[in-house]
Amino acid sequence: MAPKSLHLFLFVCSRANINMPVLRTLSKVAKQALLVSQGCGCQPLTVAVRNISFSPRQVTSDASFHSVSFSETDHPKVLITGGLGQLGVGLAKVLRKRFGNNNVILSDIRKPPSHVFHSGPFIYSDILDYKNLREIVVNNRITWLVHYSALLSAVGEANVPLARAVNITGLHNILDIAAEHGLRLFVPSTIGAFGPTSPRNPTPDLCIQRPRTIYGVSKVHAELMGEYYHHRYGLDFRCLRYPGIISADSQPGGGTTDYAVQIFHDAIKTGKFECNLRPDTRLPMMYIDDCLRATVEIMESPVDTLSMRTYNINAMSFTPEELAQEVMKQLPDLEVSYDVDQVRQAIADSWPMNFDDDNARRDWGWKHDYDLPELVQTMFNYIGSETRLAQVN
Ligand SMILES: NC(=O)c1ccc[n+]([C@@H]2O[C@H](COP(=O)([O-])OP(=O)(O)OC[C@H]3O[C@@H](n4cnc5c(N)ncnc54)[C@H](O)[C@@H]3O)[C@@H](O)[C@H]2O)c1
Ligand SMILES: C[C@@H](O)[C@H](N)C(=O)O
Repeated sequence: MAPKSLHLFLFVCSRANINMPVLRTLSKVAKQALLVSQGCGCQPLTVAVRNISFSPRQVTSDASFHSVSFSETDHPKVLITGGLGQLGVGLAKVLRKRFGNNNVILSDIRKPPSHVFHSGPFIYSDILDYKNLREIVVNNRITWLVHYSALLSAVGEANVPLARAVNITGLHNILDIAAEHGLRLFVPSTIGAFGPTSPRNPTPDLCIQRPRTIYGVSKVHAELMGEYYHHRYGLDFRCLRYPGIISADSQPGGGTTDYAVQIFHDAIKTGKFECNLRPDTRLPMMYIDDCLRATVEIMESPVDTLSMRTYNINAMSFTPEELAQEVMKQLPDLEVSYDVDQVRQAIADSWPMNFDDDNARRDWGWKHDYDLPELVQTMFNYIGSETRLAQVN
């Protein structure tokens, strides 16, 4: 056992909250293992660790991939962190339909609206509280973890220390808990994980990633750490880089692509829309149903179909001007003006214009359903019916 592994082993023990006497015994075993292995060139620690049924974080670096332990006929037990944001409630609905209501737990640090609270299991969970998170995973026998908690691009720039804590420290907690309990872990990444020096039209899976936002930096970190834990400890890490996601039934959470959601609400309510990006700003986008289906599909993909652990996925790519033109086919009197937010514009100008998702399409059959016309029609149907319902009540 290399000294580096010994340090890691001791670190893991301390993170795993193992009490002092046990920790001392374990470290003694590990140190002896180190001495023996240095003497004979063999690797006894693996045996020692397996004999005491310790955490999967002790799997040696050349370990082949380990799948989660539930059988294919069992349903996974899913925990979604940051579940009250734009995407979590929708994902819970899809997963509950598939695996049963009680097998999918939504969690967040905010108070859920009553319709969410009554739709299925909800639990308070702050991802910065390692012990609480661990307790939830253990007590509920969680097998899949979908990690949605994050501060998005624009709000992240407004509060860098908090973004760093939630997006980086929080992720470390998630990785350790997922590795320790053999969970299948999904962490979304984003078009924001690329930067001005990346090829932007189109952006492939593998290329230079030098983002200029704390959000982007934290997402590159998440991709790399997840892949590292996969190769080093056998963690079943799966990651999709989402484009800007557009949904009708939830409010966006402080991102640069928010304008593409806001336009529908404002158009229907006021007939006017003021856009905070320049009319020619091209970004990759996706309707939420495609995004959630992709997430379930990659989580269910057999291991041997995944040649990578982090994939781009894409559906469409448009500018505010093109979106407004499509919206005006439904609402010809819509008045659109532009008042550019410099922070958001600088972020958007450093992001991909088009996303190359050939690998996802080839490896696990990714295929989007919604292009721009279907997206606009669906958003109008949804928001229009909601508005009519509100007027009746
Ligand atoms: N929405 C998009 O367009 C988009 C695009 C690409 C990637 N993503 C990724 O998908 C995930 C979900 O996105 P979203 O749009 O739902 O985000 P959101 O901002 O709407 O929701 C994030 C949630 O995280 C929660 N949260 C914050 N701090 C927390 C903490 N300490 N502990 C637990 N929860 C905490 C918030 O309360 C919030 O409900 C994020 O990781 C995001 O980076 C989203
Ligand atoms: C693109 C995505 O990660 C998010 N909607 C943002 O704009 O920050």
